[in-house]
Amino acid sequence: MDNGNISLERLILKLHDVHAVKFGTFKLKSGITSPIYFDLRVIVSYPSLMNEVSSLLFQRAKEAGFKFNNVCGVPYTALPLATIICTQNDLPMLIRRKEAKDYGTGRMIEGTIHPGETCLIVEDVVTSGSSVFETAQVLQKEGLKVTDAIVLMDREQGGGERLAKDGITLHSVISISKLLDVLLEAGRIDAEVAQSVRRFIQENSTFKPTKENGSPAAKKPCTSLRYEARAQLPGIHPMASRLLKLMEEKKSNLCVSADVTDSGELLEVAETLGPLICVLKTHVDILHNFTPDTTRRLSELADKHHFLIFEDRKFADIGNTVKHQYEGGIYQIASWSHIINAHAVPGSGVVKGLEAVGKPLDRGCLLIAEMSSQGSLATGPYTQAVVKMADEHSDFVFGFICGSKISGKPEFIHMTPGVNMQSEGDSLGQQYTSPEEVICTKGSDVIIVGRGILAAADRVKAAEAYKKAGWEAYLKRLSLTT
Ligand SMILES: O=c1ccn([C@@H]2O[C@H](COP(=O)(O)O)[C@@H](O)[C@H]2O)c(=O)[nH]1
Repeated sequence: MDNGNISLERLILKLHDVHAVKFGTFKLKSGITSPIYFDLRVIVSYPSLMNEVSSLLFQRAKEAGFKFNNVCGVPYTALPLATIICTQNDLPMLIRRKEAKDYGTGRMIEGTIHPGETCLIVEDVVTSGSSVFETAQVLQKEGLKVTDAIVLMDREQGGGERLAKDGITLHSVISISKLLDVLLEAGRIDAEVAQSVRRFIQENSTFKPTKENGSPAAKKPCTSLRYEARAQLPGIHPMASRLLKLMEEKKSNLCVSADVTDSGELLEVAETLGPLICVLKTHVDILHNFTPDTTRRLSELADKHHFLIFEDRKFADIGNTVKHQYEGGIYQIASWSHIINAHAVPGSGVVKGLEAVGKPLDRGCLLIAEMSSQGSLATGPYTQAVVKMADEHSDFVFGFICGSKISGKPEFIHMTPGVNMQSEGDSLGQQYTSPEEVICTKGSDVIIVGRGILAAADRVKAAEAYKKAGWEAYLKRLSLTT
């Protein structure tokens, strides 16, 4: 099998083989000590690797779907990559000089420039985004438009945000998270090394949102708008509006994941925790004694305690099949579940099929853009493609299952599973973070908590603690961004 993911994994392992990625203690140009170092310059010694990297960069540009007339590599490492992309795809190339010639034309760009045309920038590694930005400035001075840059490796240290502020969208082939997941899974690094790199990346962002740099935070993105203000936004999906109003009214951004296997216990969870939550998430197919009466009574409790029901069915088939799965069968999910979710992997047909059933019933759908489990393949370009799909189907899709805020649109709701205040994960790959991290740091809207509450001796007390932690994190987020 040679789909995008497999070749990406192979590429990561090859980059590790040739020591383009190193782990240890490295002093960076900035003086900071880093536990990871990228030296992509070595790949010039491996022609097949150069070809592979170049085709993945070009494939990423095609997937992103924007149009460009020229390609310019950031000197020096990306120059040969840009050359391969241009020769293999018959595209005109531009070369940025590092220093102007002090004779002849004195130009900073070599190649034929047609002012008004768009130039794609290619880079090997992005940390702060400054090299891409400098190249963009030189190209723009010559009258070229620069709207997008492609990078092989995004260190996720703020380069994307910094470039976005200057109107340049950064598309990466490999994110550092993906790289760590692959190397960990292949046994090339251990969990401790992966964790120390993750911590380093988190603690060493090069982009600090301030009013002066005109960052999105200074302009009040969705994370700084109150839930109730977002509920009033023109054109917002009715389900998103209903949920946001409910959250503000109950002062709760807590969704309980009622992963119990007995219908009686499910109804008891809904009765006792209903007043504390905004959403009750179900896996109805794990109930050993399901009858239509279970969901009838669950709907009554949802009305009584003002919460929404979310059947976590994770639809993932062709449109025609998911239509039947949603509407019919034993569970008749569409008749009682306000919210459902779907994987984007089958393409937009899955949303169209679900919409045909759910829209007339005023239901809404969340797309699964990321997953909390270790080694999840839903990262980077896949996640970005999911956001695009949501944008294109916002009549029915009103948000995401994700680990952090992935869309800047305040109309979309971000819901995050893998939340637990006591544990770091389970033996089957679940990975946990805290309510504070999810809501305040990562900018998500709703915490989804299962065993953190269900396994507690006193479920009501535990749910109260999660409700309080989630709401305080939201208030803290508001105070940081206003
Ligand atoms: O990425 C995902 C998507 C869904 N889930 C679901 O959320 C709950 C989490 O339960 P915990 O007991 O809090 O681990 C569970 O129903 C999963 O199916 C997820 O964990 N991660």
